[in-house]
Amino acid sequence: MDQATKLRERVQTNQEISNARVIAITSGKGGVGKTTLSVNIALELARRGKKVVVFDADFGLANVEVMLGIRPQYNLLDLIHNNKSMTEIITQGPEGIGFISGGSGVSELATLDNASIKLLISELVKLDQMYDVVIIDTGAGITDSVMEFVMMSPEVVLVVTPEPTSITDSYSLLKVLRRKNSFNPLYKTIHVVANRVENEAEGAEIFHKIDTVSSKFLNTKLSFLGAVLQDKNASMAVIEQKPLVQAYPGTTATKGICQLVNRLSDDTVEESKKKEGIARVFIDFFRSKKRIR
Ligand SMILES: Nc1ncnc2c1ncn2[C@@H]1O[C@H](COP(=O)(O)OP(=O)(O)OP(=O)(O)O)[C@@H](O)[C@H]1O
Repeated sequence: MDQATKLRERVQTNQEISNARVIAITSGKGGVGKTTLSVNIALELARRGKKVVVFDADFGLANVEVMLGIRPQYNLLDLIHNNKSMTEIITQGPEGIGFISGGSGVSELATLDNASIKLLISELVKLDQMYDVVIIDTGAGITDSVMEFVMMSPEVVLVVTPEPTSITDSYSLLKVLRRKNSFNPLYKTIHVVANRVENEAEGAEIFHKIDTVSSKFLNTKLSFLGAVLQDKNASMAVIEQKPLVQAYPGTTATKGICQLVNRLSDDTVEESKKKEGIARVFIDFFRSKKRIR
């Protein structure tokens, strides 16, 4: 029996107990509101009774930390190299949400040795047992590490703004995704969020544009999760280092985020999600890199 089969069996055994729902939040272009949405969707899911952890795979700026007003002591590398356990590298954020900093660990994943891979997967199995939802903030663009997480996650939230470059970059991201051999649109849900729009109609129009191109040329159907309006309180919340939904409840962007989360929590959407778990996402990643068979 090869290593991947053994790991899969372990993950499958755990599936009956609990496997987390994995949602990767991504965008074609930077600065469109990915981190804002990751953090605030996490909080709203927690308010609906879910145990949520945010995994920051965006190793550029430490955005999530700033938005949550926390400073983690450890990151993914400490788990791999310094004998820290999954519990030790999770930092407690507001309202019970957990936070894991990828640090530069994410870019090292592709070169890990077998022992480290095994260790990492066994710790990720624990994460599946501890949390209902894992939100991955992937960073922007079509670089390898971003694409890998988007590829492997069963559910993706693509954030788009009205800027023409955001729309064309989203389309490029979908195109690269579609070209990858292991991409199967049947097993993936790609939700679109139109952020920083003037009104709902503008959001629907942006979705329509991307969905039309995607269905026609990429054979990939998208689902519209909703619109979040342009709201100056989003920037205020960053300055205050507080999540928007906590600092400014009832404001227009907060209302939009609540609606997105209502849709994500909708029973029919939830039920249709095969909860593959975060360990499985990483196993698929290592397989794609031929690190395990
Ligand atoms: N709905 C909104 N209305 C107004 N400003 C917003 C809104 N959403 C996000 N912003 C602002 O846009 C800026 C970028 O947001 P954020 O950091 O979440 O983007 P990002 O896509 O994660 O960026 P990066 O690619 O650098 O990681 C922040 O200043 C944030 O406050």
